[in-house]
Amino acid sequence: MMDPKEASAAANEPELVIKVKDLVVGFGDRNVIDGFDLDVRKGEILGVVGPSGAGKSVTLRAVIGLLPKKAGTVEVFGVDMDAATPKERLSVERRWGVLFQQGALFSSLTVLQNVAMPLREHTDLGAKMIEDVARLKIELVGLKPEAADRFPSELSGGMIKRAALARALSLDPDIVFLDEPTAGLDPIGANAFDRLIMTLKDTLGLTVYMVTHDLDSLNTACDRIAALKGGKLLAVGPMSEMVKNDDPWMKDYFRGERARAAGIGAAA
Ligand SMILES: Nc1ncnc2c1ncn2[C@@H]1O[C@H](COP(=O)(O)OP(=O)(O)OP(=O)(O)O)[C@@H](O)[C@H]1O
Repeated sequence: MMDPKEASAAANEPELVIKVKDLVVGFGDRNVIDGFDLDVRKGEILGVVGPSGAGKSVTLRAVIGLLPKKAGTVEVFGVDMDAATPKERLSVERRWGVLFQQGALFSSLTVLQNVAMPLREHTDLGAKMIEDVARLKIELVGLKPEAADRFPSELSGGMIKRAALARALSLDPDIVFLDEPTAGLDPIGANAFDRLIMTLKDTLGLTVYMVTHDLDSLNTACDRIAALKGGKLLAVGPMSEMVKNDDPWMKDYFRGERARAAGIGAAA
């Protein structure tokens, strides 16, 4: 039996949904990610930041298996994704949704058809049920019902992000990966998107892995922040720790003029 002290320590440990260990990712001789560990806790919004070219998107793509690793392991829901059988891997992959940087909707399909696509590919649901579920997801992300029949070219940037999020949510994922979801949105649209993510986290219990440059998103939406630089993890923790970090890039980013404008210095 577990020692009562150990049991209570285990009860206080956050549950991890993703465990990245000793990750190395590179192209040719060049390693973009040069060995780091990163945990993602169940039900948190983790913001991943770092200078341009630091490898934030590369890390995200390696975690979801779109880029090969040179070394290291990625465990999702306790499954080592490299050691897993194709069937095990697929069952884990079905538990996450991804929103890529450009939204990546199919331009020749309506919003409804875009959102329905993963349901058509991965479930045995009938056409009527697929349409009903897709319409529900469209409503869930705050789009009007009429948006379902529009094509991506007829939507604003904010609506495209929402439609792409509806598609990422179509299979009721436990985790969503977001690559710069508020890039290109005006501050009001970006703030509304952050609020939506926070509401979805609270109501659906989602875990969110979000690459972002947006200081407002980091400040208002993220429970913890992971900062990457030079292929390494510089720091991970809440905003209150980020603002104390003395690395020059961190100081500039979290204590500079833009951070102050976002009210970050004041919160620390
Ligand atoms: N397929 C690829 N082949 C070669 N190099 C690549 C490839 N994908 C990314 N890189 C390189 O890896 C580095 C990290 O890129 P990545 O897109 O992850 O940066 P990032 O931190 O997301 O930057 P940004 O904030 O500008 O989006 C860059 O130097 C990029 O040129």
